[in-house]
Amino acid sequence: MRSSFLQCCFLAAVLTLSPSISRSQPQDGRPRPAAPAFAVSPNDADWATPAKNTAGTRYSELSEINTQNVNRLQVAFTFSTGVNKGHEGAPLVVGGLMFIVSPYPNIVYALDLTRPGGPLKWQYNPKPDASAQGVACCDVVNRGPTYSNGRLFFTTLDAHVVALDAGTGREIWNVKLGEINRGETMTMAPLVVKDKVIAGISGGEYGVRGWVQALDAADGKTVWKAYSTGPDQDVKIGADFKPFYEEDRGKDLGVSTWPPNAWEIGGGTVWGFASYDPDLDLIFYGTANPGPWNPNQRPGDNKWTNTVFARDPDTGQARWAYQWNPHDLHDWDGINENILVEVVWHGKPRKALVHPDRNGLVYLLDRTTGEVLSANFYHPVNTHRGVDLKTGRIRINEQKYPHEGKVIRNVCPTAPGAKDWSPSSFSHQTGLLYIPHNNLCMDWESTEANYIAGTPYVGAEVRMYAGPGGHRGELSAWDILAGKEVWTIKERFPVWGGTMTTAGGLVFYGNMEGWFKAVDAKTGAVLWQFKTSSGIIGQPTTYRGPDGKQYIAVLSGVGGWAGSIVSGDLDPRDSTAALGFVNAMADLKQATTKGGNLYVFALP
Ligand SMILES: O=C(O)c1cc(C(=O)O)c2c(n1)C(=O)C(=O)c1cc(C(=O)O)[nH]c1-2
Repeated sequence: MRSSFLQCCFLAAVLTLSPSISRSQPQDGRPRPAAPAFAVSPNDADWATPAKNTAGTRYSELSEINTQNVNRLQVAFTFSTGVNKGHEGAPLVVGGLMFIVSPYPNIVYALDLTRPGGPLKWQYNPKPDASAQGVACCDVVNRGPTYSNGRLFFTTLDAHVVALDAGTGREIWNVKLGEINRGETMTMAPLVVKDKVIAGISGGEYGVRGWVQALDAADGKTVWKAYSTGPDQDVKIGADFKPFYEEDRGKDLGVSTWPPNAWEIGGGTVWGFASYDPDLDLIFYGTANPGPWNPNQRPGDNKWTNTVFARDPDTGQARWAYQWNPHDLHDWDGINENILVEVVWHGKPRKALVHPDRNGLVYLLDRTTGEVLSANFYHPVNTHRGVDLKTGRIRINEQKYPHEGKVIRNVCPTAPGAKDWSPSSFSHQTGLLYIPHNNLCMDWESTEANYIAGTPYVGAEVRMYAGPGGHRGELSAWDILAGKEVWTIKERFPVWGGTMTTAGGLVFYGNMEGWFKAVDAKTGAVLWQFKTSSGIIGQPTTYRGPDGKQYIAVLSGVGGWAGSIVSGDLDPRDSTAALGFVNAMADLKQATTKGGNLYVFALP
């Protein structure tokens, strides 16, 4: 948050379930595990890609550490990244090496797990352009690398994708995909699908026109590029495109749902986690908010922002799309995780996609068609009344509609949504989704935004504060079939890191004060906790070490949008700093300090 940008500018629908899947028949209604074919690594000892598998479950079969013994967990070793910004990545483990990527300057470290204390085996510094820090919207974060076939792939803040030899750290290729002078950065963890590296661009708050690309894993050459806005040809919408809902059908909707030419600077960036179903041979990913935030400046549905796309990974052609929030009103990037699970729905097996959105709804979609099976509130919301399941469209509460020059108060949830990018996990044992989320409301005033390339293009003055109850975050366990919360843990600050769940009956997550916790996956009882050196916003992982023992790893190091007051040294009195987040986090400076460290835990 050296970024001048952040410093300057800134109920419930009740859906009835069929009796055939009611809680009284759990054997029929329980979500079933995704097919084993989803595993990226044949060896469950490893954790090779941020979400563990391409289904995105963040679930490990390892159970040596379990509800009975987790209270004996101890630090095995630590490692300082030497970087003081927000650490959002997942530590990966493959074949006795651990890989981490720091926030800017995006240093990659490989630690040798075959030796005591996990000493450094190699490091690689991509030397990104320092100016990229000035156009990063939400701290200078990176969501980690991904591993495939002996190579490590990652993005850099100055919009490069790099492939390294995982064994040696030797650079194999390094391609530049964006222009920081236009506000384009990259923070996403790539996903490798077959022989392609899937990665997208950030910069929605700078009028960047979003896209996702597939690069040849061998040489980094672009195989296809699909924009989120514009003519069908650019969006890769062709004969195969069969969206479920009427309003998503029609020619060039990525142009006609915008004022003239507004789609050229209309956002829809791609910076969340992608998932992949090898049976359907489809990738799934979300697009971010339209720019500018001020909705008065972009009448229309603003397709295809805030949308989930299903695409053929070989050609990029879209199979279907569904817009979570047409004509976005509150910066609700649709990039949150899409987790692929098999369910029995109304007596029939369905290939489902589970998505907890910024708008406070957990969606269950049929991932073959894009049909919304259910959409239930996981958090109180006053901006809309849920989804009309006939049309698929969200029903807006006009009272909270932003109008230029008028302050709309008590808008819940806020711009970062009921939850932001921080990924949930799904346990095949419990059938529950573990959702890290926020409890915040805001005052919002739309203002006129004018586009100058590479400068903020936002058009809103925001101030956030704690939601009902005063706590600012929660970890909730969610029954995806019943569409109901099973338990929840309240946290003082937003839960800004990911969750991880294991066959040991545990859920792991960290909070922004620095506590790393193991929770009983069934009951939510906190079984163990350890205070790390800084607030946690990273993604926990687990692996079996070369010594045969199970380990748990997490990066500690506060930052990200929520923690930018600390990582960016922002003034707590500047209530609109960090796009209004500082107002909600003024006391974070008393709770934690910055600094990136890896923590690895094991039983004695
Ligand atoms: O529109 C975009 O391109 C874009 C990019 C990013 C990013 O790359 O980190 C974030 C956001 N938007 C965003 O809306 C947001 O809430 C956010 C939070 C964070 C974070 O790391 O804590 N990044 C981003």
